[in-house]
Amino acid sequence: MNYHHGLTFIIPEESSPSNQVYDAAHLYLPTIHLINSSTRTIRVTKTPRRETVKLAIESGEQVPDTFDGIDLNWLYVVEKHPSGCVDRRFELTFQKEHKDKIMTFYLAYVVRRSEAIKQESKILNLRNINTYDEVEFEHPATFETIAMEPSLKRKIIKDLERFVSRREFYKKVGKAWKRGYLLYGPPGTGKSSLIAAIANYLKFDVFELELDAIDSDSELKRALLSTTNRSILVIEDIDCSVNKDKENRFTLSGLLNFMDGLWSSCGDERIIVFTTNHKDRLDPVLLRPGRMDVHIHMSYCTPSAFRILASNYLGVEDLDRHPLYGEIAGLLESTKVTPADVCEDFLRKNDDDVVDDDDDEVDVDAALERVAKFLKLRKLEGANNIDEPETQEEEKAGNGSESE
Ligand SMILES: Nc1ncnc2c1ncn2[C@@H]1O[C@H](COP(=O)(O)OP(=O)(O)OP(=O)(O)O)[C@@H](O)[C@H]1O
Repeated sequence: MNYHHGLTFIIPEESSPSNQVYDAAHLYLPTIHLINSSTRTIRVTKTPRRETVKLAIESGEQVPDTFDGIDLNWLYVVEKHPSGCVDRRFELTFQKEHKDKIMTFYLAYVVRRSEAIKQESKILNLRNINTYDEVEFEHPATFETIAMEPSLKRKIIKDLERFVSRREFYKKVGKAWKRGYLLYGPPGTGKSSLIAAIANYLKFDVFELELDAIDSDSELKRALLSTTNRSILVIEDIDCSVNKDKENRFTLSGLLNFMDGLWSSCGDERIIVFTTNHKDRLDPVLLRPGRMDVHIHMSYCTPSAFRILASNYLGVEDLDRHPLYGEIAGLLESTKVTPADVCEDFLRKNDDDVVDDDDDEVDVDAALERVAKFLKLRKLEGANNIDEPETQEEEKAGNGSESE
């Protein structure tokens, strides 16, 4: 395409923070490219877990587009330098007179379209924001597969839905549109699985932040700025990262203030999830109302959580009627066994079974007998017996943070 008075926007790939227009173009262009008669090549990939194929533009491909009667031309350029560095960019060319319209409306349209495409394609990303490593997020956990008290599950889903529907409220009160969750409980109770279930439910990308690897405020700011809207920021094991102020580094409480400041002026909804195996070791300042909005206790396996796992792993829907269920439920109520322990046991075959990969048949009676035996053993070990409330419970961290 020839332009007499052409203007070209260079849209480079950037990682810290990422260039939203570049990322959006990557999702948007293949969708219009396919229906274009000038298309020569298009890259197609698919991973086993993904339902649809992923399309990508090849280097050197041109993609024409029109917007409000204006002709535009995209070019994707990948340059490899002798040093091994690779520069990637899009070049967007159009008639100069349309500059304002393209800047104000077209680029915003491309970003909006890319968000919609992402929602439809269900492709989520997992990025470590310390290293900027990014992979596709394919964790299978969903709210259906998570074993937890059904009432708590419903409360979490309701809370998420309420949060994402309140754009106007957050705008009206001038607060950052963010919600903080604290997941606490022993290892293997499903904290990571719940984060995955939330990401899959909302179709939000996941960003992991390792606080220990951050040394300065500016590094922290850069890392946080590289996160995108509609995402979950995960900070794991915060009990191990609470003493950061010794060397004049940030505190977790400072981190929360920092996020408020950073995100109150920009952006759409963000979820921040902190996890800890030891809530009692956290600075009480962090547990005050308004710091983390929802505290979720991930507990040892309860009878109702067990029913969900039995349904998922063994396909048993009427477990209450099974002769072993009463005994198993009783043992669960008096023994510390995590859902991860139960999952592992369900996956284990009888020791004397010959492993046959083609044999998907589940012997429910044998599996339940094995679990009962395993629970009895755990109970006999004594030290593991329940000495804390065994039900999962949710406590809101006060009501100060969200009152209308
Ligand atoms: N509540 C649960 N519901 C369903 N599966 C679970 C649950 N808890 C644990 N699992 C199973 O056990 C595995 C390990 O659990 P997960 O990593 O989610 O626990 P965690 O609490 O995050 O542990 P850690 O504190 O060690 O990171 C999961 O991949 C899943 O298969």
